[in-house]
Amino acid sequence: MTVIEINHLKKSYNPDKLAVNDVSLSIEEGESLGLVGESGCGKSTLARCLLGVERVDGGSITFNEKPLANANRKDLRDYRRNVQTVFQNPTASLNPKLKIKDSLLDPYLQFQNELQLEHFHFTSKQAFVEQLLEIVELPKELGDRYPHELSGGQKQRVTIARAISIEPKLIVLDEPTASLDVLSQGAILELLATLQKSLGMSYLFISHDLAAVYQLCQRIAVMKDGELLDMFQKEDIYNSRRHEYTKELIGIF
Ligand SMILES: Nc1ncnc2c1ncn2[C@@H]1O[C@H](COP(=O)(O)OP(=O)(O)OP(=O)(O)O)[C@@H](O)[C@H]1O
Repeated sequence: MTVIEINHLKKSYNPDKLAVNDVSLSIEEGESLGLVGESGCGKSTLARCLLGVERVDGGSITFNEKPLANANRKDLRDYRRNVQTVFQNPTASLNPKLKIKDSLLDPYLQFQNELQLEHFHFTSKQAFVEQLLEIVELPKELGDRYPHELSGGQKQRVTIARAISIEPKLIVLDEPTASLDVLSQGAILELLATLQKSLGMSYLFISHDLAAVYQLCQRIAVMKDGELLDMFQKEDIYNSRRHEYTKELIGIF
């Protein structure tokens, strides 16, 4: 089943140039789609349009077969719950004044009345936080610490735990490893792959790093100057039909 479908999406910040130019793509249940392209090609703009942070100038977004343009309040809330994000900078994503356990509980407390969790169980706040810390391979004592007492990799694990806590259908991962050292990057990619297998959600993994996208994703989309130039199954990356620009990217990865 298709989780999200984007059709002919357009977004411009100024009249002369489209930051996202007629982009269409879809993501299936349980699938990881990687979106690669150099800095400024429009990847984050596309993500922000998906998350409703930017107004789109054309095209449509359909979630669970419902066009967002026709969504009522309940549908929009359902969308907000089901599309979670993990950003590049975990320090900016966590409230410095909240203990880790309170950041982790926040999405659950917002949506608890409409949640029917399959994988996690809420028996108490403490037990819920411990389950989340365990699944992202962090010691449970970290719940009582503040963000500044954690490493970058640990903080990113917390933002991942927070995103999965309400079992969304899709997580938009916008350069989730870009601020980490190489060892932590590899560990976070492995964790994301393991979580996807055990929880079955879909990912849109945005990155300028084709090697990282290749490691995590089943399908890869390539953007340049706001346009989607190429989209293919990972196994077809070396196929001679690849777009010349994809071949250039492969040459440097
Ligand atoms: N808020 C904004 N106002 C005006 N122009 C913007 C804004 N955000 C992005 N742009 C422009 O839109 C284009 C696409 O930017 P975007 O951030 O989406 O690219 P990106 O591929 O995500 O880049 P990066 O990998 O560096 O984050 C760029 O030309 C950028 O300068």
